[in-house]
This record gives sequence, C-alpha cells and structure tokens, in this order.
Amino acid sequence: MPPRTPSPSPFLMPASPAAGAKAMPAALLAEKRRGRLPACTAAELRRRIGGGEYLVIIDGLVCKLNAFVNKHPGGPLAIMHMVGHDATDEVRSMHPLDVLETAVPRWAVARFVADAKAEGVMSHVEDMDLAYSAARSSPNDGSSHAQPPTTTGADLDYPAIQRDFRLLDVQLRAAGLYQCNYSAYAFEAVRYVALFITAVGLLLYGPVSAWTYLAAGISTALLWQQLSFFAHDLGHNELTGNRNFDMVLGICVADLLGGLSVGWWKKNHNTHHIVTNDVDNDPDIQHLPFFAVSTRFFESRYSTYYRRVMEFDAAARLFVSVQDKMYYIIMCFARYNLYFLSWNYLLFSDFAPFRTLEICCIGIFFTWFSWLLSHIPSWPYLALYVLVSHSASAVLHIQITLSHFAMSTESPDPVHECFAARQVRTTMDVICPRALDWFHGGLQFQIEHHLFPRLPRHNLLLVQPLVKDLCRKHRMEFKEFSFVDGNIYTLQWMGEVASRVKLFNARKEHEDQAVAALRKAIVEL
Ligand code: HEM
Repeated sequence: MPPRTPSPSPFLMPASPAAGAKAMPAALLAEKRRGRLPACTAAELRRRIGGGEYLVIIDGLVCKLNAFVNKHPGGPLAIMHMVGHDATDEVRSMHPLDVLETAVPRWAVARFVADAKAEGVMSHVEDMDLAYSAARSSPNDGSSHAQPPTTTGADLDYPAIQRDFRLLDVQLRAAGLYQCNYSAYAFEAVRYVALFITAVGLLLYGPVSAWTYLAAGISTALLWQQLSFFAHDLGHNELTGNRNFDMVLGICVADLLGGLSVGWWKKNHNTHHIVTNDVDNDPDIQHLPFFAVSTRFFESRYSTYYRRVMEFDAAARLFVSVQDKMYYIIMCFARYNLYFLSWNYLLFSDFAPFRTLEICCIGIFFTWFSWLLSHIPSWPYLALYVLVSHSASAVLHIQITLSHFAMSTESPDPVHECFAARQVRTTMDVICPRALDWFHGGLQFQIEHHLFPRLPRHNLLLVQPLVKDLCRKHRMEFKEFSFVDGNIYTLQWMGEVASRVKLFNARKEHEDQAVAALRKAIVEL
C-alpha cells in the first residue's frame, strides 16, 4: 500500500465564512510549508526519537521540539508526555487557534506519512524506553488489576470517534460557543461579593458567639469554593482567551483571596488534562500514602510528575486499607496540604512563570487573613472559625475528586486510543438541578470540560447533549451520577481497592517468609 498523507484536519478548515476569511492565510501558509517538508514514516520517527529527538506529531506535521521544550509557555512536561504521539487533539485542547496555525508549523521538520501499519496509531513509542511518553496510558494487560465496571468495549472505532469529535469542535467554534458569556460572570461576581461581605462582616461586627464563627467559617469555605471555580476558568483562559491577563486575574483571585498558588494549580492541572487518570503521570490521582484509586499503586510506581517513587510502604498500606472510611475525614484537611504544595512550588519549582507576583500576593493574603483573625476575641472561637472554614472546604475537594477517582485508569488500547475516547473513559459528569449549577461551578460537566477545556464554563450545558450523542453513536459509556450516587459509587470503588490491600499484605507476608527461609537455608549451607 502506498504511504498515506493524513488529510488536513478540520481545525484548519474555516468554520464560517467570517472565521475563514481570518483563518485562511495562516492555514494556507501551513499547507504550503507542509508540501515543502520531507516525509517521515513511523519507523523513521521512532529511529529519530531513539536518537534523542523530541518529535511530536501535530496536525500531520512532525515537530522537533528540542530547542523549544524549555521555553514552552505550557512547561516542558506537557511536551515530554507527547513525544512520539499524535498530539493534535491535546494541542488543540490547550492552545488558542493561532498557536496551531502559526506557531506550530514553525517547528515542523517533516510531514508524517503513515504506512498501513501505523494508520490510526496515536502512540508510536509505547514499547520504547522513554522517561515520559512511553509510560503514558498504562495498558489494561488483563492482569489481576481491578478496573471500575464500564459498558464501553475495547472494540471502538477510534478514527471515527476522532473524526466526529473534531467536527464537533469545529461546530462549537462556528456556533460561537468559545465566546465567554460575560453576563453570567456578573451574577457570579455578585455571589462572590455577597459571600465576602458576609464572612468579613460576621468576623468584624457579628455578636460574639459560636454561631457567628460557625456561619463565618461556612461563608468563607463557600467563598473559597466559588473563587476556586472562577480560578479554574481563568487557568484555562476561558474568560478572555489572553493567557497573561487571565493568569494575573487568577492570581488576584486564588493567591490574594485564597492563599493558594494558581501557578502550582495550573502546572498540576494541565498535566492532569494531558494524561488524565494515568497512574504514573497524573498528579490528580497520586495521593499516597492516603489514597490509591488503582491496585497498580501497590507496585510503588514512579511518578513522572513528582519525580520520585510513590512508595506503597507500611503507612500507605494502613491508610489505603481504610481509605473508603477515611475519605471524608482526610478531605477535611486537604486545604492545609494545598498551602504546603503552593509554597513548595513557588520556592522550588523550576517552572514558575509568575513566581515573584505569586509570592507577594500569597504574602498579602496571610497578612490580611491574620489581621482578620486578630479580631476574633478568644482562642476557642478562633480555632472554631479556622477549623470550620478549612474543613468545609472538603466539599470542593470531594467535588474535584468525584469526577475521576472511580473512573478507568487503564486503557484497553493505548496505542490507538484517541484523545476523545480517553477523556470519556476517565471522566464522569454529575447530574444536578439547574438551580444548583452554581454550587458545582462547572465541575458537573466534567466530560465536556475535558473534551473542550478552553470552552467557557457557562456554555458547557449547551454542549452536553452533543457529547452524549457522540458517545451514543460510538458506544462509549457516558458516566453520570447524582452528587449523592457519585459519592456512593466513588466510596464503593475505593472500598474495593482497600479490600485488595489485605490480599496484598497476605501475599507480601508469604513472600517475606519465603525469602527469610531461603536466606536461612543459604546460611546453613
Ligand atoms: C510546536 C509545538 C508547540 C507550540 C509552538 C506551543 C506553543 C504554546 C504557546 C504559544 C502557549 C501559550 C498559549 C497561550 O498564550 O494561551 C502554549 C501553552 C501551552 N501548551 Fe503548548 N505548544 C506546543 C506544543 C505543546 C504540546 C505538545 C503540548 C501538550 C499537550 C502543549 C501544551 C501546552 C499547555 C498545557 C499550555 C498552557 C496553556 C495555558 O497556559 O493554559 N503544547 N503552548
């Protein structure tokens, strides 16, 4: 069969006459460059990657990113995960269109031509010994590792899913759904201000009673929860599409008003979007010693994000064996850990683009928050307020983890599985009455958000039926639960993993005894 050049992706096609008029010159430029570039087959790609080149396929172009990886505004890790992969959809999901049309072609060194063997292949390096990308999407190897139940089979038509998903994205752009609905944010702003005034008003002017500090604590937790949703939108540049503007606003919201680093969160969260629910690579499911959402964590695996082995040691075995019982209690303390992670990132991370501004803003947060606390007249009331405001923040952490903890962590076909299928497999939605949309802050449309991360939050509701159609058409299970059922489902899954610790312990004890016996026998000899 002759080599096949992939057809231009629909991203380069004009979505509407008006959009086309703007997009065409860049698209034509890219096409022209594409024609001039030498061809690169899958075998050649692997050979060059083996020789140390960071090659990523984006929209049919082979981009060599060795000189760019450390200057990449999204950080080096995002690129490293994609070496040897067709990253067209990941890149589309994370960048404004002009990056795809103008910046990406600048790094192209070849045109990718797939032979019959490499047709429909997403990862060309699964069996290569690379630090990052090869580890991506742990395969479901049919071993004894437990997986949450799913009705999605392994025989999906990934190229067809990819085609329809890309078409859907073009339609959403044409329909103007990537435009932010600013009036929706006006309502959000009223809520933030009301919660702020309630919390501060109660602390400064409320009667001195336990009820006052309880109410102030709950208002503060609600304020932080709502601001986190806003910071999440800003982190994805959903507000203006301008990364620097949205980032600085995000710092004012998260760092100045919440004391947490939005830069830390973005680094963590962007990685999570690229390698969702991957045991070795996704920091959002790497919570040892407290939680393990897959029995694969029992193997003390290496985290490419934290750059250390996640030891499944005695403490981990103890916590994980009761993780379903401890889930809510541990969540009550999660916010303290986020302060630590923020400072750890700001002081030690090699990739912290707004380090100085963030340190100043978090410093200001701790100053004004301490000033506020100084108005609480006694230690017991102060402890009550701090405890309630931080423990009630558990709701946010539960909302965040609910979307992924009980979802698949192993791909049925890591070589061919496309971006859209992976996001649907690893993510779930939460069903809620429309009147409670504000309470879930967009997290209830998590599947839609993972498919289209830059799509403004208030438009996700409109996209949900289209995504459901896509899933129905391609027999992908669209998982959605009410908040209560989602909690039950997650706890059941965590309980299932917890129950496996006993088996693990028994096997380990047996192995330890066998090793001890062998040692003794050797000594006696
Ligand atoms: C030729 C290749 C690439 C180029 C030229 C490029 C360029 C850029 C640029 C210009 C930005 C800033 C975008 C903005 O202003 O909003 C950015 C951000 C980003 N890129 Fe890339 N990129 C490339 C490859 C990749 C790859 C392979 C990934 C992995 C999926 C990736 C993930 C990201 C992420 C996560 C961000 C951060 C987005 C944000 O701040 O919200 N990029 N990239």
